Amino acid sequence: MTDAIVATGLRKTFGKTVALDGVSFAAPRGTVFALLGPNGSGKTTLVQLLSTLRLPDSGSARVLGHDLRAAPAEVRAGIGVTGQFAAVDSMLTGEENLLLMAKLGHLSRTEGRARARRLLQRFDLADAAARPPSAYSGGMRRRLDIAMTLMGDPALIFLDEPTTGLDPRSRQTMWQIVRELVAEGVTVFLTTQYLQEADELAERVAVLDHGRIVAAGTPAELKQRVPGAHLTLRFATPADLRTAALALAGSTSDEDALTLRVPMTDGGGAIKRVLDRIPDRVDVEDVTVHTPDLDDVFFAFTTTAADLGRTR
Ligand SMILES: Nc1ncnc2c1ncn2[C@@H]1O[C@H](COP(=O)(O)OP(=O)(O)OP(=O)(O)O)[C@@H](O)[C@H]1O
Repeated sequence: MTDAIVATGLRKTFGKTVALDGVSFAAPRGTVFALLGPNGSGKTTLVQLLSTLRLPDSGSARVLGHDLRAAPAEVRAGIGVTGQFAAVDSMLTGEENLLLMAKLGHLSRTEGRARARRLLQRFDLADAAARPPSAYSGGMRRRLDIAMTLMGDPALIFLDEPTTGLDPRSRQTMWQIVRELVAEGVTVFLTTQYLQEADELAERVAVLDHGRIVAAGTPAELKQRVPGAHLTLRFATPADLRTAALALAGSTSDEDALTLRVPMTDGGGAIKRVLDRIPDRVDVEDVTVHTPDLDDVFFAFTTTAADLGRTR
């Protein structure tokens, strides 16, 4: 599989502020690549560089096979940038906004109208086509924003926080849209504050902190790198708890709750191995499994979050 984006050592400063400090990564075509990071970590700056809105101080990137510096027009022709409805003109109706994009993209009138109609249908906006976006709900505005981006038929879309502020149903709809785009072969570069969103959608995730990528991989790989996977066993009596604690070195007892926390260091079969070490006469009343999620990854790798002294 070829890569839609290959970034090598991207660096960008604003005066004394180092916004990006040597960022390198690859985003495979036809996948969702999620960029996570605390506020101010450099996400917006990275999207601005990759979409040719700003030039890096040093480093380079190829986007859809074109070098950012040598061929910015070719990069721009293949990408779409969404986000925070920057492109939506509230004086125009939803349909007029789409037709404006067709005009900007030099589509013929017929082609523009046909594509607008298809996108309005697809994103459930046909009934609202004659209304201005100011009369739309948050979810409808996001859908219009994506529809406007798709008027240009991009191979790569930058989706900036597509579900911030949306209710759970609208969020699900947006996730479905992203999945459909990817099924059609579009590459999605997603920035999000919602770690669950990255987990649901992304094949690969990069965590940015203070302008550097501090962790990258599939969601499963990242979760494996974070300690915290454990079993909690609950017992009927203090005697059972103590017997089990003696059998399971490294475990931590809670005498009040009658529970034992047992760290898990490996995957397949780990639960059974733990239970097998407990003598038969001991009655285990309940077992719960805690596996790290991307929240754990985020807090383990980003120092800004660590500064907040979060405990988990
Ligand atoms: N035009 C600018 N002039 C000066 N400093 C800037 C400029 N743009 C960004 N910065 C600084 O660069 C750093 C990275 O900012 P950036 O907006 O890329 O972060 P971000 O991860 O997108 O943050 P957020 O999640 O809050 O949007 C911050 O310290 C920011 O203050």
